[in-house]
Amino acid sequence: MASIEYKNVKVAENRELIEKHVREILRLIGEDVDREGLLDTPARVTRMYEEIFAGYSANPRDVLGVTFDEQHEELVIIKDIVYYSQCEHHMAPFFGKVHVGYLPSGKVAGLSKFARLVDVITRKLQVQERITSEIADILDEVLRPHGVMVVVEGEHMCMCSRGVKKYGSQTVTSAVRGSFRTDSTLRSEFLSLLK
Ligand SMILES: Nc1nc2c(ncn2[C@@H]2O[C@H](COP(=O)(O)OP(=O)(O)OP(=O)(O)O)[C@@H](O)[C@H]2O)c(=O)[nH]1
Ligand SMILES: [Zn+2]
Repeated sequence: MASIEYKNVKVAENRELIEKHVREILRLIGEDVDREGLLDTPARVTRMYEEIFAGYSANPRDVLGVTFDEQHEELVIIKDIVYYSQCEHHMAPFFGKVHVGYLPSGKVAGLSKFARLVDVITRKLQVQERITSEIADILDEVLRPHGVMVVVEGEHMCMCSRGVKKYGSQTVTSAVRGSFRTDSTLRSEFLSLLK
């Protein structure tokens, strides 16, 4: 597989500054930054950023670098790919599942590559709609399938712990490309296989 950086390299470069600013935010919200429980928190938060913002250091197209020629021209579905992302409005987590269906036209990708693609696209500040369309567009561009459909389910913490405080509401987004746009039977087949 093409080498993919699964850590955010900018965070590693700016580690000391980020730690300093996290410590400052803790102080500004009224914390005692010198109490024992918080001493390592700035470093922990920085390490967490390396991981949850790893998507900035990878090119999602590289993830699909290895593809195979395969004459299967019928529906392929990879469903229940779990993701964790951060909303760009509040920097609060949102998470859920991605489901991908595509009709290959001679080129298929290894199954794990779909999960890798989801990781690279979701490990950054995002909105759910963009995650959905980016996955559809990249698959469309790299695999040149007859069609692709992506459904994303998400639960947004910025709607649970704050603001409207509606715990448990789910957002569902979809994107269709190629034959999925025009063929309602294909869309129905995909959606029924997700159940
Ligand atoms: N469309 C979309 N909206 C999102 C997503 N994540 C968070 N949001 C919304 O982004 C909006 C930001 O709205 P603002 O009015 O600028 O911010 P706010 O005052 O904090 O909004 P409230 O959450 O309503 O309190 C909120 O309605 C969030 O629910 C997402 O992935 N997609
Ligand atoms: Zn939000």
